[in-house]
Amino acid sequence: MSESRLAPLPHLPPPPASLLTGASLFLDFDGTLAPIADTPDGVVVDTDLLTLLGELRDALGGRLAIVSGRSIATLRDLGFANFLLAGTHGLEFAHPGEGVEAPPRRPAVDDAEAAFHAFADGKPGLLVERKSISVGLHFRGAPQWGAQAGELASDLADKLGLALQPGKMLFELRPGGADKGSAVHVLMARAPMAGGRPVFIGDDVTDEEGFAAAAALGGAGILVGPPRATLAAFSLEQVAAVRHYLLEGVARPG
Ligand SMILES: O=P(O)(O)OC[C@H]1O[C@H](O[C@H]2O[C@H](CO)[C@@H](O)[C@H](O)[C@H]2O)[C@H](O)[C@@H](O)[C@@H]1O
Repeated sequence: MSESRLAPLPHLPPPPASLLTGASLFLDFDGTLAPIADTPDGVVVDTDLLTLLGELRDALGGRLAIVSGRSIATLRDLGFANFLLAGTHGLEFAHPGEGVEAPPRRPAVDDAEAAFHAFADGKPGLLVERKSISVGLHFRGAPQWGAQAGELASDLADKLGLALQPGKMLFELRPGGADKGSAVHVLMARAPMAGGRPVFIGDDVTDEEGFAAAAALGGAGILVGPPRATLAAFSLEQVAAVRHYLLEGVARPG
């Protein structure tokens, strides 16, 4: 997403509860449904959240999907097996009880993973996250290495023909050709999401494409977190505010 497409809107209003009426709801996971933790494994999904999302999905006639940078396998392990999922930033899809639609893991991703490990070796706090068809280098535990990690990831992306996906204290290398915006377009053409007004809630730069796609299809994006240049039309301060907003949605007819 180029900076020129991002409108600088410092203080966005909170979304009206009515936005969820008739919505097809797309939810990011990390930083949106769960607070950011020190490590990827440090995030726990509580049963209250799963119950809330299940009730909201039912209220929306099934039109609720999780759209995450996490892999489908990880999302299912986290407790989202009964939800419609788009994983790895729009590269993977899965309907409840069905197999995963995903491209194969490329040898280039293994090469990137090996290079990330060689870089992280002997640098406490750096963490290499092996994912189904991608790999991440996390520097939340060693922010002093962030700039060099970014240079390495950028070089590897060029050399190996992979897409560089920046995240929160994270550089990820993955196949290109999809993003959260394309995931919204794919799912909006299918049951159960087709026919609703897309609403995308997310916190990270990877969610901007989701906001853009929702707006292009007549819906809106909701940014979670402090003000920044964004394509979202509304904002919520933090994860707790997202949950409160979704609880309001459960109380309204879909
Ligand atoms: O699209 P998302 O659902 O927001 O997933 C994006 C990435 O989230 C995870 O990393 C982020 O969250 C971690 C846990 O809170 C945190 O430790 C890390 O610093 C963040 O970057 C996940 O590990 C990645 O695989 C996802 O791509």
